Amino acid sequence: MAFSSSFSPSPPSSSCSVSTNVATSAHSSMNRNFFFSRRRSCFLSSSNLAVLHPSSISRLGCVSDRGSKGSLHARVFASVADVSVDKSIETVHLPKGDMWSVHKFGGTCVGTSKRIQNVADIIVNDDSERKLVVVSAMSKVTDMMYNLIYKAQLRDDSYVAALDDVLEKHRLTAIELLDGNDLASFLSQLHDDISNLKALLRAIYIAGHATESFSDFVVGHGELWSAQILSSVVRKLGVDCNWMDTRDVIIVNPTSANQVDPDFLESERRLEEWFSKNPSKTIIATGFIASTPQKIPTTLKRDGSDFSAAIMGALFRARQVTIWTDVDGVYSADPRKVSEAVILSTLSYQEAWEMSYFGANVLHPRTIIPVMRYNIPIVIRNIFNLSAPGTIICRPPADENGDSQRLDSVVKGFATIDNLALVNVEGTGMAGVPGTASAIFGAVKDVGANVIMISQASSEHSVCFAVPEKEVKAVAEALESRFRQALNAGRLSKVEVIPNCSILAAVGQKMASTPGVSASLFNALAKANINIRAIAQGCSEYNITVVLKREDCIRALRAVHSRFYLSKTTIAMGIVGPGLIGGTLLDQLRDQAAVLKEEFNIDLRVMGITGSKTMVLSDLGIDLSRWREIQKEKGEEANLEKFAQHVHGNHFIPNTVLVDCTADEKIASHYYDWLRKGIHVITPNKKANSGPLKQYLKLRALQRQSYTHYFYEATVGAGLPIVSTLRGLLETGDKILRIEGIFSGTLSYIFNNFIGQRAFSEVVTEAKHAGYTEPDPRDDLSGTDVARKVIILARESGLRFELSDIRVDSLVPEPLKASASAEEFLELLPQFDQDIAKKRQDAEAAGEVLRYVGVVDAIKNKGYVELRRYKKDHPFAQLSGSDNIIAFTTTRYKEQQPLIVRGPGAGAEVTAGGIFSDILRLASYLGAPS
Ligand SMILES: NC(=O)C1=CN([C@@H]2O[C@H](COP(=O)(O)OP(=O)(O)OC[C@H]3O[C@@H](n4cnc5c(N)ncnc54)[C@H](OP(=O)(O)O)[C@@H]3O)[C@@H](O)[C@H]2O)C=CC1
Ligand SMILES: N[C@@H](CC=O)C(=O)O
Ligand code: NA
Repeated sequence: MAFSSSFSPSPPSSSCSVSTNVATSAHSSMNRNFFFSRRRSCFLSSSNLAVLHPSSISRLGCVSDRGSKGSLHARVFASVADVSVDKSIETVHLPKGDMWSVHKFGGTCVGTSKRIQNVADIIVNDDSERKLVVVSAMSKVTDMMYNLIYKAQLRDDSYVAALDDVLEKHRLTAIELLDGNDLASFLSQLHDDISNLKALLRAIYIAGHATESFSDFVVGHGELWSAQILSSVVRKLGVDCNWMDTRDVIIVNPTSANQVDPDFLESERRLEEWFSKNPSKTIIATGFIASTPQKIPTTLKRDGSDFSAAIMGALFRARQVTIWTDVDGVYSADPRKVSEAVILSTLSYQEAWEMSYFGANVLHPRTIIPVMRYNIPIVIRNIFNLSAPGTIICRPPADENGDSQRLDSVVKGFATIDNLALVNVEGTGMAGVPGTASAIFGAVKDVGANVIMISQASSEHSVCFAVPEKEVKAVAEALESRFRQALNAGRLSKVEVIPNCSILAAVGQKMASTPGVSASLFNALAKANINIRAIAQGCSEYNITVVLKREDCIRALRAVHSRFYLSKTTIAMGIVGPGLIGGTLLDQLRDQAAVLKEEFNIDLRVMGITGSKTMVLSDLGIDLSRWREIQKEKGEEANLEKFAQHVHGNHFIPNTVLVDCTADEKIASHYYDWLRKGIHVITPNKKANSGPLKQYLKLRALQRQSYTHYFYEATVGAGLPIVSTLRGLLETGDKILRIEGIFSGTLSYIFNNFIGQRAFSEVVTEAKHAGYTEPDPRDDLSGTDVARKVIILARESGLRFELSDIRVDSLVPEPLKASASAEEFLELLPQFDQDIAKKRQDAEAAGEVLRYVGVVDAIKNKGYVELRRYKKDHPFAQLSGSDNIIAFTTTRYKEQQPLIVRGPGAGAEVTAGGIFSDILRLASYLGAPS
């Protein structure tokens, strides 16, 4: 028959006896008779489907279409008719419990034939003993179906073409996935359904109106088709399965608030009956659709398929309900607003509830209720990322005392609601007057406004509450009118409206019973300079709500989220000078960042890199695997102030460090300001610590007063622990007598390799290429670099030297002191090779070597740098490569047995390593685990 629909069974054969087991097609082999009744059948037989009974017309809001096929009326009456249940059917025991797993696949999961195949694979690979799979309509189909009704109601003929699109979409999908009898019977069913729908839409077109039942009937086809296709695909994979039209099973009662309440008892009875006829181990069930007790087709409204899955889970007492979607799980905050948002591994039912109220992408609260009753966990998983474990919503496991343990962190998630206004009703006449709150909220109710949050201080002088902005005008007017007398008499001082507000809520089941949580929350808001207009916390302890100015809302969300989710050793870094050393540091950070985060909870994020000409800034952290390309492609004009502000201006990362890898005095002159702003500073640049004494002392004094850190280990001996060794000696009460050593990696390398026939200038060039020299190698050869190191150690030891106090033997030939550039200097240097060669030969002739040393003489209160001759067996003569050697003579480490530190004292890797270890020192000062 033409109207043999997957929804409506074959038409009655003009008899009143159609009641059970009317198998209408290969697809709808289950009991389709729910929609037939004696009464309806009689109607049908008497009218021969041509005319609707007037009472039914008015009930369904549909008029007859004389030109349409009778099948329309059959379906309409099928839905309103009562059911006669066939009591003769032998009941098969319905197995319940752990053996069942329930899955729900939303529209995007079954959006294409490839995805349907993918879903079928997931079903087949689930090794649960029994599976019930709830499936939505293919993506966009529900909208397409609603659109059909919309167009038909508007008497827009294009509904016919739109229906053809629906047909085509499902026809093509079926052709791609099915073959043989399965394909043939699905297509035959599909064509029948479409022709029935055409007739029904025609009626709507004529009436210019569709009742809710008609709409629900039409849109429900999307689920019917996807369930049939999916069940055929699963069967094709060798798994025996049946599909279920859930209108035969899920019975719901409409509620006043455009929602429905499942009738679990009746639904369970229906399920048993259905199962006795279809004792399947794998069931593919339609999502979204259900029936009223009167067997009128209806839907489960918003997020209906999730609800279907939860109801089925509860009916089967399933082991688990898995909701498959296109996100990895429930986020701790809206990831579009908070880039740091993380997927929550667990949520309690109550937390999920709270989060969903605030619009988080969680389940609708009503979806949670059926499964919560039986403690059935709900798992939210991403069908496009099977490796993501998803979020489990369940009852928190109990500890040995039977108390609920907390799941993950105390605060789970943060959410916001925008477009609110606060209403503040204030006055001394409110205190101690019973009924004031009732009068206020009675007035609010009268204008139909929804109160989102209420707060009243115990002084009772004011009540404040939040309502949607669009409702506030009516609320204020109603209150003013209701309290006119009290306002005139001065018992109420005002009804104040504070527009442009947002709510920020923190959700976590154990939040309020854990001391200090709200303090942390408010502290984070205070630090971000955010004013709180109102606060509410219920005794349920699941949620703290604050009302803020709307423009502060995202900042507030980020601030509180980072307070609870970022480790306190999250550090925003700015790298100044990505040259040889800075660049190597960035590469080391790239290679090590994940390990640090994983093992030590140290989260280092490079928020900016600047050279002298260009800089790159990032809000999230620069991808260090591509920092060079990013710098080339996205570099903007360098601006140090903007740079520092950007790196430090992110209020949500608790710490900032600027790492100066230049040799620039100008950059060093900013340290004071940076430290003052709470920015930690780390550097291998010697300019600040060897610059004017006064500035140095000022800088160190500031550092000592603040809890802001300034580390500069790499300024002396690169990565060697020279500064830290000296500090260790001093801080433990040792007294420095003398520090003597080879402090220049460059000059060490030069004199270690200036042997045989080699020319001095050639070895200098080699040292430069090896990355040992200063950006300008004249700084090394002139002894200035060593003098700076001597100064740094002398000042660290408490001596007050200026650079000019250090006597220095320069190796730069007098005529080259004025050379215009480092390049020119290196070009001309060979002309002077003979002079230095002569010095070396003289030393050699005496069995000695040349070494360039620096000395801090704390006893004589002087420092100097000179080229000296050492016997070949002296420790200073035993070095190789760029080795530094530094001997500390102290009151504990006496004359003949100084404390010696030795090793490579220059080069990109060791220097960057020294800076990196300063960064980790900072992290450990900030509380990183050791
Ligand atoms: N080489 C070594 O073994 C050791 C070096 N050091 C110290 O490390 C520091 C860096 O040396 P190295 O990497 O070799 O030098 P490079 O010349 O290779 O790099 C210097 C970097 O600083 C940048 N720079 C210079 N001036 C400015 C400015 N005003 N603003 C922003 N960026 C600027 C340069 O950028 P741009 O190119 O855009 O101008 C360049 O990226 C020096 O202070 C050095 O003393 C310390 C211990 C050992
Ligand atoms: N140029 C310096 C580098 C380290 O400070 C050196 O050679 O030691
Ligand atoms: Na060092």
